[in-house]
Amino acid sequence: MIARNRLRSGPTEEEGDTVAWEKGKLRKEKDQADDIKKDKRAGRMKKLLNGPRALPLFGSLHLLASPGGPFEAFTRLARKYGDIYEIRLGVATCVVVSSYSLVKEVLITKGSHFGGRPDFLRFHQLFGGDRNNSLALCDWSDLQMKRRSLARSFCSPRRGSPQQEELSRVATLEASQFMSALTNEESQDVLRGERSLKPLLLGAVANMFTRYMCSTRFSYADQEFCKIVRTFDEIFWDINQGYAVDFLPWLRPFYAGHMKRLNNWATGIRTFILKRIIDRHRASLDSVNGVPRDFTDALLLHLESPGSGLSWEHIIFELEDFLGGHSAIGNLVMLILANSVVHSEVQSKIQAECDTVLAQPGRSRALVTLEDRADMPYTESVIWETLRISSSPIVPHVATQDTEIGGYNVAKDTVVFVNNYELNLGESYWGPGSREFRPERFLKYSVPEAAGDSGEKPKVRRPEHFVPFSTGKRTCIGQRLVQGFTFVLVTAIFSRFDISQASEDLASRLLPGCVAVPPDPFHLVLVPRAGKSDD
Ligand code: HEM
Repeated sequence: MIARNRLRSGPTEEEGDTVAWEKGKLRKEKDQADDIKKDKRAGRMKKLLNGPRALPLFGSLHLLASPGGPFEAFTRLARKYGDIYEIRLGVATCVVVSSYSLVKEVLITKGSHFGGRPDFLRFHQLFGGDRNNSLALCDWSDLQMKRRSLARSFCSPRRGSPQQEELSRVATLEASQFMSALTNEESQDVLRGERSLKPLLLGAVANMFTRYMCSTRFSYADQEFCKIVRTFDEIFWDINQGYAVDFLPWLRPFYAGHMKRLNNWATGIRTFILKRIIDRHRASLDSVNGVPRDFTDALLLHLESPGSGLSWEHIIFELEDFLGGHSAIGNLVMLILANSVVHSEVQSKIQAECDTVLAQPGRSRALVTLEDRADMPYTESVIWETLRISSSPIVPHVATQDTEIGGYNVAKDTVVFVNNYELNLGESYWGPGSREFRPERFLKYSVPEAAGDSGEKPKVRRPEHFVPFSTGKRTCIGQRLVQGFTFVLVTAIFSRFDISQASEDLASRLLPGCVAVPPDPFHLVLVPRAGKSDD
């Protein structure tokens, strides 16, 4: 209710504070921009960035050891050194930007100057010894542009497109099989909270991906499939962790075992994809007469077209990259479930929306579908709020030329951290209560004064500065898949089950600044809702 009040036009005391904060912030950013313009006109370009003093060899790595994670540490340092500062981390010179105007400059206005990625050893290990094989971890290039455009229609399907319809269809089909798997004999220990829901849930998302991208699915009991799903999840967890060796490559001998493990994981995944997916597709490719059945066909057909510019390796890595996206969604759904359990009113409100939609007259489907999304603004806002509160960091960018940010010189090869922790959680952007879990902050009523009384369905609105999928030329390609599959899974689970925590410490196990939950995470108790479990 408090959050909803914030949307009214007559400001409350709390709103007044928020407006003042936001105005102050905007004024400060405008003053900074004016200063820079004046300095430039006077030929006095600022050259030196402020920042913490660096120790020999280690730089300021020790300053990032914070209980809230490195991005909270970046925010703490921003209070001392400003919205842009320099920090040396081991061998890397880094710049941290924390205001929306500077973030836009890095990602949009000067996006072409910051298209590189850091050269971490771990990234190479995961992609056959060369991180440029990966779509997310490579430097910007013509090849990357080609790979992104090849993926666009499948991984960013437009509303109303055949791909969007297919996405919705496979999501509902798999959600239904997931519901059956959850209630069968072998899953009773999961429902009782004795075993984690995560592996089964990840299997469901992985199947949504393989159905959609490869026109195939695997049994939840298929051991090879379960192992690959687990491996993808281990990689997702690993990639979301910071390691000293990323910045101190001379530590490599101490990480030999870890690097070997990453390599083995990657090899296992590649073997599975080749044997269980690609071989079958190649065998039937002739029958499609140049019209791709799915993303896998599109990739294989592109390989055969003259002047494709893509190698066999590129195709395999691209498919692997996108299939791996299922882990991000599985982890996000786990976080949505956990947050809705910790804040039990959230669960009830999602269930109320599911029940209303499913009770519509003439309704034949037993589950909520993607087409129902417009009727379920609260549920959608829970997805955004979970992304906001977990504040998944944006993959660091790297300057590919000598350039400047905010009038400060930035040398080629500088690593740039886009500190979205502040954009997602800062009071100056969200007002008082910015760290509380309140999905209502995304709901907007046409007549705010009547919110709650008028029966009007609010619209979901995201403020411009909220960019959980980043923005600009390297923005996340998978965001429509995230929104679609997450919505269908969350509504399937909550429409059928009441969920509670298996132990009392769930809130303390949700890590800030991280959209990944450990591969062996918290357990949940799922109780079938009376009268809601028939298919
Ligand atoms: C919780 C879910 C997800 C979140 C929060 C997320 C967020 C992000 C962010 C912040 C970036 C970095 C953009 C930048 O560097 O400016 C990114 C890149 C990327 N994401 Fe996602 N993502 C998610 C799921 C997915 C999924 C499901 C896929 C694929 C199916 C995917 C594919 C990619 C790719 C390929 C890139 C690299 C783009 C490039 O560098 O050109 N993501 N994502």
